[in-house]
Amino acid sequence: MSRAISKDGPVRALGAMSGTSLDGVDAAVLVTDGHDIVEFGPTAYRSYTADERSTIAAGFGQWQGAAVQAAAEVVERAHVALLDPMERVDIVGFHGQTLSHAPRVQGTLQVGDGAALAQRLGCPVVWDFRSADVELGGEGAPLAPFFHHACARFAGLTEPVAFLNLGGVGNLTWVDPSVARPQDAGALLAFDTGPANAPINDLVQSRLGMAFDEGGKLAAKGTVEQGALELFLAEPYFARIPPKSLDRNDFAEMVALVVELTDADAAATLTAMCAAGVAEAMQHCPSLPSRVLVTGGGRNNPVLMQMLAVSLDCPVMAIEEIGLDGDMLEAQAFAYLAVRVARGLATSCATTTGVRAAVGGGTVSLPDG
Ligand SMILES: Nc1ncnc2c1ncn2[C@@H]1O[C@H](COP(=O)(O)OP(=O)(O)OP(=O)(O)O)[C@@H](O)[C@H]1O
Ligand SMILES: CC(=O)N[C@H]1[C@@H]2OC[C@@H](O2)[C@@H](O)[C@@H]1O[C@H](C)C(=O)O
Repeated sequence: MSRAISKDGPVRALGAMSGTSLDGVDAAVLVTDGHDIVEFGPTAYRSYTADERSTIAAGFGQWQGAAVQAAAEVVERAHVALLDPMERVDIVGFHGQTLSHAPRVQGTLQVGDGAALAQRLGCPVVWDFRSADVELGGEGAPLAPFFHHACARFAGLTEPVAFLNLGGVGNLTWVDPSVARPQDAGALLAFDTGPANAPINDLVQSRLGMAFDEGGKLAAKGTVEQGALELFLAEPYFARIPPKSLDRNDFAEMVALVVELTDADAAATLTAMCAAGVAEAMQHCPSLPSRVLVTGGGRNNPVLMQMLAVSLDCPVMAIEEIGLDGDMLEAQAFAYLAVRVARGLATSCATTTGVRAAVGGGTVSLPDG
C-alpha cells in the first residue's frame, strides 16, 4: 500500500467536481488541515463536449445499466485528462457526477471510479462522499456547507451570512462564523433551494441549440408569466422545513408550465422561478443573513442577480466580494472534505443533511505499490 496522508498539519489537497449543470469538470488545489483553510492553490477546468454532455445526460435518473456505464466512462476520462497534468498532491477529493438522487427511495448515485483514479494518479483518492450520510438517514446533500463555514472564518466574517450556490440546482448555506465548529449548534443551516440553471439550460438547448442563456440576454427580453410562477411556488417543496435536497430533474414539470410561452418569456419565467425559490428559502434561515454571497455560474447572469436583489431583504453579491473564486468553490469544497474524511472528521450533520449524528462519509482508495 502507498502512503495515506499524515495525521495532522496542513496538506495539499486537490478537489474535482462535475456538477449538475453538466458544463464541465472543475478542479482546485487547497491547503488545509481539515479544519482551517491555509491557502488556495491552482485551479483548472475542462469543458464537456456536446457528445460527452449528451452521453452523461442519458444517464440522468438511472441507477444501473449501459447508460450509467457509458456516463461513468466519460466522467472518468474527463477527470484523468484534467487532473493528470496537474501537480502531484497529498490527496484527491473526487465527487464524480451525480446521475440520480432519491435519498429516501433508492439512494444517491455519483459515477466515476475513485479506486481506478487513485491507481492512475498514484495518490489517495476520497470518493463516494454521499452514500454514508444517506445510509444513516441523511439527505446526502448539500455537502459544501462545512466548507462554507471554513470559508466564512477564513474571510474573517463575524456576522451570519448565506452562501448561495446557483449551479444546475440551487443550494443555500446559512452560516454563523462565530461558532467555532461546523457541527456545533447554531453554526449552520443548509438545504437545496430549488431548480437554478438546469431548466434554463434545458429550455435554450431544446429550443435554440444553445448551452445556456449567456448573460441572461434572452430572459432580459421576456416578461415573467405570473400564473406559471404561482403554480411553481405552490409546490410543497418550498414550505417543507429543511433539511431537504433535490435531484437535477425533480422539477422537470416546470418546463410544461412555460411550454406555450415565447422563448424570451419562457426564459424570463424560469429565471424568475430560480430567484423565487431562493426568496422562499430565506424564511427557513435562523436569522436574516447580513448578506447573500452568490457562487456558481448563476452569479454571471445579471437578470437573475437583479431578480434576487429585488426579492431578498438583504444585500446580494458575487462571492468574489470576499475574495473567493465563485467558479471553484465546489471543487475546493471536495478538496477540503477529502482531508476531513481521511482524518476521520465529520462532513455533514443534522443541520446540513438531516443525518442523525455528525458523520464523515466517503471511501478512501490508496494506490498499490
Ligand atoms: N455568463 C453566464 N450567463 C448566464 N448563465 C451562466 C453564465 N455562466 C454560467 N452560467 C450558468 O451557470 C451554469 C454553470 O454553473 P456551475 O458551474 O456553478 O454549475 P454546476 O457546478 O454544474 O452545478 P451544481 O452546483 O448544481 O452541481 C451554466 O450551465 C449556465 O447555466
Ligand atoms: C446530489 C447532488 O449531487 N447534489 C448537488 C446538486 O448541485 C447543487 C445542489 O444539488 C447540492 O445539493 C449538491 O451539490 C453541492 C456541491 C453540495 O453537495 O453542496
